[in-house]
Amino acid sequence: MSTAGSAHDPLAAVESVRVYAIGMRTRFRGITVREGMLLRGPTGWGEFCPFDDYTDAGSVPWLAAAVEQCTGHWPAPVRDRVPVNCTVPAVGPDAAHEIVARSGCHTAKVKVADRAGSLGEDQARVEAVRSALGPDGAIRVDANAAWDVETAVRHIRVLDRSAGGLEYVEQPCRTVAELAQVRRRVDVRIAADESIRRADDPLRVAVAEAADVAVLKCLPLGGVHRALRVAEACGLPCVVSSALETSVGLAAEVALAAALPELPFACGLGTLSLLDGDVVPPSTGLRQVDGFVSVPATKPEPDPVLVDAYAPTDPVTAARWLSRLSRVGTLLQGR
Ligand SMILES: O=C(O)CCC(=O)c1ccccc1C(=O)O
Ligand SMILES: [Mg+2]
Repeated sequence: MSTAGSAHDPLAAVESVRVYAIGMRTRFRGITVREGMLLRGPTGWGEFCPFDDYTDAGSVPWLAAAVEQCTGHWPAPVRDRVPVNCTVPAVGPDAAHEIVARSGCHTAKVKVADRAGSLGEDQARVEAVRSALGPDGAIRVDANAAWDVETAVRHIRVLDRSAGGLEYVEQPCRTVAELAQVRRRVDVRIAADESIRRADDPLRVAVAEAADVAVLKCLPLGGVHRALRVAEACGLPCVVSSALETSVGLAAEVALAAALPELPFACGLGTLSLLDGDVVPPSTGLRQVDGFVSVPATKPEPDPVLVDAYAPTDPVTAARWLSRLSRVGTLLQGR
């Protein structure tokens, strides 16, 4: 790397980098193409893939996680497979039914509140998911902080009925104080996602009695080891969820889920099917089968042919990522 030299340079051990751009099957979180970088280091490959709306400072934990992946080792797993949910984007009821039925999963996470006035569509989506899952399946919804307290209380009650019971609702409102208010007024469990990911102090969520469940994503949290410390410190049951990584970054999320002492809920790690491709061969890709992802014995290795195939065609994209890596690397070094 051009930034190599200093003993404290976090990128000094990085031997090579590649940029990828992979189409999404369905628009998710406003994204139609997933972009990021693969970093090769002494212990394997890492993935650096903060979303576009992350600032350089906000991307520092993502880079710390990528460096951990390619220079470090995972904690010992306590299980050899991880139960996962299927993820249902904001699609119509027929498409939702098909995603759930084809997945083989017994838990579904359904995106809701995708736009103002979506309650009717959200109800229809959740009903279709229940009919695909059967009465024994679990349904959770994710509002991505879209509601105010009054709207959250009203919509959660409606969707709980449409679903025939919700397992939990993920991030109904933006702030920890709002989550706490909603939690006191509904019977459905509250899960904190963005509140933990972007919080300086993830513990505040539990202290404020704002959530029953913590959603952990180890790339935005700064790596597997840091996420394990957050899990221990927050004292809540944890769900590990992906940040829409390829199998390279997903391996870190799976390593976290495999190492957690308790795993009472299915994890949001069945996301490879949301991408149009992967950088590792299908034989070692972390695709879910019948609701489980197997914990790999070794870190998945990208296939050079696939990495070439998913290299962005326009040079501007690659240049943008290289400069982002160098800027965020400088911030990580100074931390
Ligand atoms: O949890 C899942 O089922 C999939 C992961 C997921 O939903 C997600 C993926 C990337 C960014 C944000 C989110 C989210 O939970 O809101
Ligand atoms: Mg979420």
